[in-house]
Amino acid sequence: MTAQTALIFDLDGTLIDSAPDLHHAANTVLRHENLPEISFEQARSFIGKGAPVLISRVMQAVGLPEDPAEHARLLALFMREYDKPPALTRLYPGVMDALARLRAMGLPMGLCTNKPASPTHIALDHFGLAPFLSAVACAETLPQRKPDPAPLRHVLAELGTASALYVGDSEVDAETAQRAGLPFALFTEGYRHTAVADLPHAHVFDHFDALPDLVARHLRERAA
Ligand SMILES: O=C(O)COP(=O)(O)O
Ligand SMILES: [Mg+2]
Repeated sequence: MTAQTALIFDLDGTLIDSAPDLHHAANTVLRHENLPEISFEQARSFIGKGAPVLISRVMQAVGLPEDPAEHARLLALFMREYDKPPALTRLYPGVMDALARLRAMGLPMGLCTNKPASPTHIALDHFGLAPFLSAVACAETLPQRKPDPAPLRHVLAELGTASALYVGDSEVDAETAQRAGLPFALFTEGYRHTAVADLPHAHVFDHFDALPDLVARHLRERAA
């Protein structure tokens, strides 16, 4: 293990704005089932705890009873739609430049997401993010998911550094970092429900152009 600090990123709502594809996939399933569609705002608010939770929330939104067999069936239909090149998803502005600058600063980088492994790797390859991330934890990597701190600790161990700054967009990410004992940088343009002031964070930013300087400041503060 090195005394170095790493950077670990969340994916949906942090590096990529994937809500349009998740909304589209959910509504494709609902249309196929002759059920009412959900709004974009609903879909966006259902993101953060992974696909099974998103499907539970969709079922609740369209008035379906909680039924495990029905949930499993709709989740499988959803995953079929989700497991495709992300046509409507975009990188947040400045992400690629920020990652290149952070790599040039010598920072090890990883990813800790509740997104299922297959669409995660499709998106990482599609956007050219994979070469920057030397350790990745997805929904199925461990039995636990965020906000359990285990996946974040797993990525930290794989990166082999003593500490890391976790960069994420949501309540789930803030809680995960807190429970893992890691500092948290909040990206404000993702899918959080809570006001910035009410989410515990060490740093906050609204554009990736600001991230390299923020990280440099964080490293200086830690070294002081
Ligand atoms: O897809 C989700 O529900 C959450 O994904 P994230 O952990 O990358 O935000
Ligand atoms: Mg997120």
